[in-house]
Amino acid sequence: MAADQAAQVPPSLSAKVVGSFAYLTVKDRMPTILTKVIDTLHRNKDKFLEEYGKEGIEAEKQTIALLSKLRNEMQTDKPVVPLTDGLPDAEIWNRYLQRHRQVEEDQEAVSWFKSPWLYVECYMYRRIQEALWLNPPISDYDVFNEGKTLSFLESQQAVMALCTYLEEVKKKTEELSKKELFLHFKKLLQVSLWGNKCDLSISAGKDNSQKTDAIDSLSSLQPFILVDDSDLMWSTLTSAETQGPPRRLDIVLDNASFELITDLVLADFLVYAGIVREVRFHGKSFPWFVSDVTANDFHWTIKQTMATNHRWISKCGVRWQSYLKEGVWSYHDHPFWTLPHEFCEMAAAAPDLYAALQGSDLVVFKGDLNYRKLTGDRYWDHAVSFGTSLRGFSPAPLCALRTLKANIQVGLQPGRGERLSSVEPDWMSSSKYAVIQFHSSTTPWQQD
Ligand SMILES: O=P(O)(O)OC[C@@]1(O)O[C@H](CO)[C@@H](O)[C@@H]1O
Ligand SMILES: [Mn+2]
Repeated sequence: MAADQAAQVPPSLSAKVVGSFAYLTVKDRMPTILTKVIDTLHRNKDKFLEEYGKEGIEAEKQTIALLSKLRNEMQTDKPVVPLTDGLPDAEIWNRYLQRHRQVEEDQEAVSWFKSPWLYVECYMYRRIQEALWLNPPISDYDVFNEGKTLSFLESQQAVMALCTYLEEVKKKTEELSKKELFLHFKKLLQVSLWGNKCDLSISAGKDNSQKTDAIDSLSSLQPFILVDDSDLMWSTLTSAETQGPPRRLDIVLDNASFELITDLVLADFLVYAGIVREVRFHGKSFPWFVSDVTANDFHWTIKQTMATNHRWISKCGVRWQSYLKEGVWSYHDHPFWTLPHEFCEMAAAAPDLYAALQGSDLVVFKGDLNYRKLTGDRYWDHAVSFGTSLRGFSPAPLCALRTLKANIQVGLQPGRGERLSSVEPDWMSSSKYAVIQFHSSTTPWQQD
């Protein structure tokens, strides 16, 4: 019997497996991230004093106290506790916790090292938000902003090279054949794929900016793409079968700074080549997984590109701003993206978002956390198909662009995962490998 039929829903990755990547993340990297958040608040004490007077200092002190308590709960594997900030999503989080407690039939068993890794890691970022929210006037302070901004400024050489490439292609778009357009699409798609390496969660906040010319490094990275469904993406966007051209693309964003630039460049190419008519970008409604894009990051990045004195970067930035003004591009930040749910629960937990995505011709999911949520962050056999692991999540044709940073990978040829594990035990968490993985329940040419 093929792996697919036999695939029951396997257990979730969790830190209860000592030595696993989940375990090392909860034990080491998450506390490190929390410590860096506390340090950031300490370092900005004078700023809070200047801006808010002694109220700001008191708020900074109380926030640090809450974050230190959170870190202690995590490091001593205390039970996960309900949120108390009364934010609109708090009720959803607390119902989610209640459900886990019922499943475990024991309140104590819902804890950092015993519960699903996906849940507790998302919960940590929501508790950071709670600590700030409970302490006005610093409630909307982005504790990760410094890291995201620095990462952007350090990747300017790479941004220059990429925007120059984009302008060169734009100049000759009229005379490019469909095959040549496809080759440029593949290149920019892979730049967006590898832009996902620049993630400040995997580096626990250490500099992880793009230092090299992303286009030049594509050929050396090619062998590390384990699944490449770029042709299926292209067919979905350009074939006559789907509704009349040009179409709507949705990009579920991941990290800010250079990765965001690669996503904007890919979207710009598809618009000016006349392949899509509308792009909807989906970001996070509060600071998330250190470097994920918020509305502030999205608009700051475009304003920053407009203001640079590099002619091609500013030309791109001006065009991107005009796309936003004309409604060709739009930014959305549904609360679902900062909940702990696996995406197979979206239709029930966020029917409005699921319905919105059903209007898309292609939904691109960037990064590792989105891949973990697509597949439920479970111990799937590597040969189980991507479609099986989605467990019915299929609002539209979709594609995951992910560098591997967690011990979950599906849709490989039988034996491929095992061979990689025998030579490189950390192949799923080193971000050295990547996938461009497509699924559509309606596309005739892609049977799953
Ligand atoms: O989603 P991204 O930015 O590609 O990666 C997020 C990440 O760095 O955080 C989690 C581990 O802490 C993993 O999902 C992954 O390693
Ligand atoms: Mn991220």
